[in-house]
Amino acid sequence: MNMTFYKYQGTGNDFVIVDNRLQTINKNDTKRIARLCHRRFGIGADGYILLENDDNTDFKMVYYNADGNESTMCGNGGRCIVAFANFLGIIKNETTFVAIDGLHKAKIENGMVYLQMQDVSEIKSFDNHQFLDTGSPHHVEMVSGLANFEVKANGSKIRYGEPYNKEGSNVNFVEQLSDDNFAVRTYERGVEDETLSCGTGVTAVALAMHKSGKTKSENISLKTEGGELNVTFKSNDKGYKNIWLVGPAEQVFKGEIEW
Ligand SMILES: N[C@@H](CCC[C@H](N)C(=O)O)C(=O)O
Repeated sequence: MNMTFYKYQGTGNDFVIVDNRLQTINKNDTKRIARLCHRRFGIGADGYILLENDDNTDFKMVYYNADGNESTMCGNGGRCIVAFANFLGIIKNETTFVAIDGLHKAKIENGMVYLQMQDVSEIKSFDNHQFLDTGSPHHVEMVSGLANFEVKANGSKIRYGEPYNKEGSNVNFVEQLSDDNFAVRTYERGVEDETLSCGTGVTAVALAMHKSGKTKSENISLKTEGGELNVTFKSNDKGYKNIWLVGPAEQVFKGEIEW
């Protein structure tokens, strides 16, 4: 059977997206999905996403990492699937959809995709890092000389080490550029490499930087290797609410592959 796929990218975090509203896709072939995401033997992508029907919302997002395993929330993938749903005519400029971490509102305005993330009530602070879950688990660590930092080597050490071990964590290295602007480079679990951008990662960085007092702003710009993202939120003594991840999402090409 031939499968039609679409390639999307959001600030360089790239995804193969497939319309599975008719439930024609075999979802349990981990090796096949990993091969499809492979940059030499397949199409090449950081993740694979299925768009499916949902009874209560506009659609359902099912997300797999490049290693072929279904995983937790993907912020950039979430923005890309909103652009895809708009392209398919399933939604206009506003939507509510469901993903593994629950309901998400989203809108498209002036070519930017706004994705509402889950509220965050707990940020754990340690001597040299913070840890929080923004739909996916994130270790956040400030470093100096981010441009020349060995993200893959240092990220994988942290991802596989204590206390994360096999389940792992995504790892974000951060440098402050101004009061409300931070540069971020992320090692992604499930890709097991640095990606050009991570949506749940920059969301985690924005909240962690606010929590540690590095910024008082509730509208933060994040510079990733693949482009600029913005995170806005409201904070109070119970945590962070009304969190929005904002940035571009683009269809790159369409293709067919034997599946
Ligand atoms: N690229 C993503 C994060 C995808 C999930 C992550 N690799 C994990 O397994 O935790 C994003 O944009 O948020």
